[in-house]
Amino acid sequence: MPLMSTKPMFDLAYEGGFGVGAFNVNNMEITQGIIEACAQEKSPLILQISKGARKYANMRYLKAIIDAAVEEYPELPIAIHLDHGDTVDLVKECIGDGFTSVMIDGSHHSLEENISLTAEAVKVAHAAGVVVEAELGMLGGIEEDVVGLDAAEYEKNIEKFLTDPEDAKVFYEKTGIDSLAVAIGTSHGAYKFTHEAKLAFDRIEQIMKTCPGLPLVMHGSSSVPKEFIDLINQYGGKMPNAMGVPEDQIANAVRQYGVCKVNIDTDLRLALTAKIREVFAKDPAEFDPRKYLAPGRDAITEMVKRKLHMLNSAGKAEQIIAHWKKEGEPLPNYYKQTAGV
Ligand SMILES: O=C(CO)COP(=O)(O)O
Ligand SMILES: O=C[C@H](O)COP(=O)(O)O
Ligand SMILES: [Zn+2]
Ligand SMILES: [Zn+2]
Repeated sequence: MPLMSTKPMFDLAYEGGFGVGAFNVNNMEITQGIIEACAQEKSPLILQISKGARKYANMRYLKAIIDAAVEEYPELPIAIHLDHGDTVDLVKECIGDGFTSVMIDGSHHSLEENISLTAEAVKVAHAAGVVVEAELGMLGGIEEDVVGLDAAEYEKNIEKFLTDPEDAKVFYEKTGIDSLAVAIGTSHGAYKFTHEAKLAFDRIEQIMKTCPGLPLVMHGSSSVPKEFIDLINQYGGKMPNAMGVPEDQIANAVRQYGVCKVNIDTDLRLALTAKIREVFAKDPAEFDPRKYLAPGRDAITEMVKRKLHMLNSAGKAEQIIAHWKKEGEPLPNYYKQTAGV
């Protein structure tokens, strides 16, 4: 059952050419929509769960849904990741819940505090065979319950918020992290920018030089496609001035610059919302949830397929599983316990 660490995925993605999509899950339909796309495209995937998702769905339900997905698709390389963990206690809970990867996000603290929080999380996670993603630098937009800088302010001061390559080197050496989320001009949510984004590709290059071998992660990587915003607005929504990162720039970061993991949540929300609004607008008498959730789930599948092509991860599942087996990567402890290996 390929419930795996992200390490074998990043080993291959680090060489460049493709990136692994990390998609946020909050319920059954979203999970099924994502998995169906990855199964059709034979793509590796990371299912990520935020603190908000744990609270919304109750982790026992989410865990059962994900276990079912892993059993349904034994040929797919799937990792389960905590998104934006903020305490070591939460990291411990997630390890107990069977996550194969966790994020500890100390980016809102000072460098020293971020280092000590992250180092502690790494100690706990590595002891359990779980890999750790950390964050350095500051993204714009809304993340979890932390409302970040607004788009105009972020754009104006962007240089100041980007990840510093020398800080990244110190951070990497002192914490022993397995991957690093960097600020290179992306932003969370649907209202990222007031002007078209221009990612700081030179920063990616510099950080890869100061931190050789460290897989880089891009958060806030939804492209907020205009056609979905138009549909939402056409069918009674109100999302003026929504704007994302152009997909060609994400593709470039992954294919040319070697970014390994790309976080996408907002675009899935937009796909689901646009479709549900359309059903309601066209058939106001409809009240069977299956009649709007099923098309919503299909819309997520289509959106994820689009992303897998952007990331060029379509068709890479087999290669990753082969690499995992060849390397004899240690199985996460959780897996050993539950599968009795
Ligand atoms: O970074 C994310 C989750 O951690 C999601 O980013 P988006 O809001 O751009 O989808
Ligand atoms: O970065 C944040 C993710 O999009 C998760 O958002 P959430 O906390 O609303 O689940
Ligand atoms: Zn953060
Ligand atoms: Zn994020």
